[in-house]
Amino acid sequence: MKNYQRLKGLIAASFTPMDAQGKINLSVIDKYADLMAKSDMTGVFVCGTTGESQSLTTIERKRILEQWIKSSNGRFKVIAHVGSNSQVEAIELARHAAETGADAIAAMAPCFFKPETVKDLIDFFTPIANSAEELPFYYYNMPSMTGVFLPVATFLAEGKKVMPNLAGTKFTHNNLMEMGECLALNDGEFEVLHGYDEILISGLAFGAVAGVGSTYNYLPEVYHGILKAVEEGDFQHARKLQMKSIEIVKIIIKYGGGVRGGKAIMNLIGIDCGPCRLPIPAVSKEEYDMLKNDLLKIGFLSK
Ligand SMILES: CC(=O)N[C@H](C=O)[C@@H](O)[C@H](O)[C@H](O)CO
Ligand SMILES: CC(=O)C(=O)O
Repeated sequence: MKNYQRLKGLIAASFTPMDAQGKINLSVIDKYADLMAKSDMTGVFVCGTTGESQSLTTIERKRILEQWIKSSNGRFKVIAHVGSNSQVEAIELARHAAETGADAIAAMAPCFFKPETVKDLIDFFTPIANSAEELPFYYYNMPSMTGVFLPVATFLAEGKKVMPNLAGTKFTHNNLMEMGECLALNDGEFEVLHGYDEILISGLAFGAVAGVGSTYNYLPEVYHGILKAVEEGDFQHARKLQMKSIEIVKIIIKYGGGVRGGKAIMNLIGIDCGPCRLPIPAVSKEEYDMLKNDLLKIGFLSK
């Protein structure tokens, strides 16, 4: 693996822009990337959950990544999510990410036929990580979506022996005891990228220094504020800001969660991400009006 910098700061989990027919719409990514640079993002996490990776074809995922690398123009890092139920496709995506110039790769566990042991998970990931050996590899732990609850700290310790580029985990789970364990492992050998935006403060308290999140796309100042407040030891202020994030997460949950609700918010702030791909249903005109109203009420949008 090349020398690489550990990640610090905010990484936005990018939405995948689509047109009304549900085709991917790469033309929006330039403008989207400008916003990410302006919001001082350390990076973007492309084609993860928020980017609807599991609803995309392999070729679409490649085109989207290529566009992000181009549009980022070196202003922030681009992390490619390459996870798939098909190990063959994940290997192909990992190799493509390395060839295209991504800064890192990540993969979630397969979620149809699930690995039952840590060894199964390591065996699944090893050729994927090895095929982009020059890039850091992060295990994307997200039991709520994958149904895979294998112990992450054990995976990191054991996996490192066969995946020298295993850099850490993107931890989207609320088992903070386990997260703490991952951070403490071998005196902080592994990076832990905090996943749940609504509890960022807790991950930071455990010592995480970077997060990957969908709401960072449209609420960057709140999360920059939380990072800064925690760094300065001002937990009272950090808690106040975290409640702002919770206000918005409660709203997106009302509209179907981080992907459906979040994409609708992107559309409202002028980054035309379009609808989600089925089976996530389109947001109706009435729902947009209601959402706008809810956002006005918390002062997120102004008239
Ligand atoms: C499952 C999922 O999408 N998790 C995202 C990233 O880890 C989060 O950013 C959430 O969207 C966010 O915390 C809202 O629940
Ligand atoms: C949030 C996140 O990491 C994802 O969308 O994959």
